[in-house]
Amino acid sequence: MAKLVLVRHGQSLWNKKNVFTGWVDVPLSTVGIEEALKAGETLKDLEFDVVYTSVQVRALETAMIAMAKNKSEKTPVVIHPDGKMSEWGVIYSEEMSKNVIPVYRDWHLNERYYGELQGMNKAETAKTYGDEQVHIWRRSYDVPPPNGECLQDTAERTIPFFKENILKQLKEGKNVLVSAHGNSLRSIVMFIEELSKEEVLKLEIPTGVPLLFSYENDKLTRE
Ligand SMILES: O=C(O)[C@@H](CO)OP(=O)(O)O
Repeated sequence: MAKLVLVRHGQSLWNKKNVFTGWVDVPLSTVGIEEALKAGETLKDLEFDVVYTSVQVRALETAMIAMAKNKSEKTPVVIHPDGKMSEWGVIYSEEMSKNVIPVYRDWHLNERYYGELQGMNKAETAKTYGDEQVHIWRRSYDVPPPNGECLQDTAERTIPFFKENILKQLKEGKNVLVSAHGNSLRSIVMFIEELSKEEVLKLEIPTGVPLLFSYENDKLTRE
């Protein structure tokens, strides 16, 4: 039975400062590094065949730190997102390929784009616009923050990517690790668990805590 693990990156420097982040490329804090190590410890006995991350460094750091704890003898190798490695002359021998776990970075898994809220403190934004409005911007399905993406917009890029790439790997019996973001993962969990617009309002994905799913008979079940 193939396994899917979804993990939100560990705490970033802007999670720590309580600042809207979205597409700003902020690295992990020291707490985030600890969380990634802990996630790796939890997952150490699960042998992954392939890893997917966003192009944002906090997700890539989390995946690589967690994989460093894995008992597999294989080495995770980042594959350039433009898919032209071989054109550049990077071609692995069959022997090397057997010892490599490809790490694919793709912008479709990026955090929800937070528009004009990016860089603003969340508590101060709530003081200005009110708790209710800020909660709607942060958690609703179809109300975007000013000039940003709502969760529905995010799902329009994450779900086709998930189906064409991640589900495809699971169908082939591969174990997949996905390291991404609070809201890009909310859109994926919403799809997997068929949550309603109301249910997704309450869905929170904590930093650095792996969510494990089994794939069997075309169905993903959370363990
Ligand atoms: O700032 C962000 O990009 C996200 C994730 O940290 O925040 P929120 O949890 O408010 O959607």
